[in-house]
Amino acid sequence: MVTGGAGYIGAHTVLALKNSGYEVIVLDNLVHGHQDLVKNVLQVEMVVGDISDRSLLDNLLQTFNIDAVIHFSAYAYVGESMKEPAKYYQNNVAATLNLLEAMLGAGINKFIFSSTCAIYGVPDIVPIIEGHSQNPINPYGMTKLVVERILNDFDIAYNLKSVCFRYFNAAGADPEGRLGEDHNPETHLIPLVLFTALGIRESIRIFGSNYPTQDGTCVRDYIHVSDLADAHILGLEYLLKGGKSETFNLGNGNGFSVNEVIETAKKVTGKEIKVVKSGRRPGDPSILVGSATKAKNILGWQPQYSSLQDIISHAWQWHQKRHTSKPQLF
Ligand SMILES: NC(=O)c1ccc[n+]([C@@H]2O[C@H](COP(=O)([O-])OP(=O)(O)OC[C@H]3O[C@@H](n4cnc5c(N)ncnc54)[C@H](O)[C@@H]3O)[C@@H](O)[C@H]2O)c1
Ligand SMILES: O=c1ccn([C@@H]2O[C@H](COP(=O)(O)OP(=O)(O)O[C@H]3O[C@H](CO)[C@@H](O)[C@H](O)[C@H]3O)[C@@H](O)[C@H]2O)c(=O)[nH]1
Repeated sequence: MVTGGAGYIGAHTVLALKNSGYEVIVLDNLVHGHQDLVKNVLQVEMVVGDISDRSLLDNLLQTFNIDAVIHFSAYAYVGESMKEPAKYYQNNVAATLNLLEAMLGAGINKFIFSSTCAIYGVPDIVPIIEGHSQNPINPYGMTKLVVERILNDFDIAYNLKSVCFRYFNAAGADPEGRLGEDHNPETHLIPLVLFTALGIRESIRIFGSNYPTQDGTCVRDYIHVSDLADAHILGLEYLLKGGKSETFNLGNGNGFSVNEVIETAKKVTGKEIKVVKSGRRPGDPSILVGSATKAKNILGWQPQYSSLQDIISHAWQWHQKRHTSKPQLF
């Protein structure tokens, strides 16, 4: 079962699961997901519902013979979490706890969790390794850290085996153009830069130009969404083979500043992209770059699309095809 399978990373993972021969059921409340993609592109079973609904979960977990749960559903906007932390603790922690208790009740003990590099806070050293201290500077990151701690305790007490994937910045789109990033509202840098190139947005704002980085703008490690999807197949196989609970970073180990992203997007699209300098966005660490050596060594994960140019090209291909009307923007 894939929660949040109608969302961005979830849908790419469902595609990879299908391509690997797994039978999938998606559970998504469609607060941010896209039913049309699940029906028409992914063509897998889908239940529209909320993970906080215990009777729905009990029913689902009894009806279907579920081996493992891959849990994408959450709220995931760093900026919003600073303004509405209650919403984040409710959906990302309380509802996840509900899901875990339903799994235990149904005797399912394999769980893959979408964690984030936001749990590290401002890193002391980059690339960040999994053992780095964890001091999130936004409520979103804290909600994910709390779930990681719950999973640790549930393994000890209830033998629940989990793989926590700490993604760095998911970006790009299915290289064959079947799926892509379609958040509403869209707040992420790469799609907003591409909306500007498409002319459906006038300019891109740079949030902060005085960070302690090479050009003063924030540095992030952008990881292709299809590479993330592949890691989930490996994580699932690892758990199905009896692997112990583990935590893995998923990133490319290369940092790109906001300015560098915009310059690369100009090259990929061949368009001028108007930039407006703006203040810092609260909750943003200056730099997040991760080492994924552990995932490579233990799971055999090997990202296929690690160049920023490829990541932005695939996103560009998707957005050109997809956006005919103006999306809602923050
Ligand atoms: N996008 C990134 O760069 C990134 C990086 C690190 C971690 N993550 C994590 O990866 C996961 C997926 O991120 P995404 O970018 O695909 O987000 P997304 O918003 O596209 O997908 C989340 C999906 O979950 C569904 N959902 C939310 N709350 C639900 C609930 N209570 N019950 C059922 N369905 C619910 C939404 O409708 C949506 O389809 C999230 O957990 C996020 O925190 C994302
Ligand atoms: O209009 C914009 C949008 C973003 N940024 C900057 O671009 C960088 C990347 O921002 P964004 O694309 O919004 O991603 P993050 O805030 O880093 O968050 C994403 O990446 C995190 C991991 O770093 C995940 O945990 C989150 O779920 C996911 O939304 C940040 O420095 C932002 O300040 C801008 O300068 N202008």
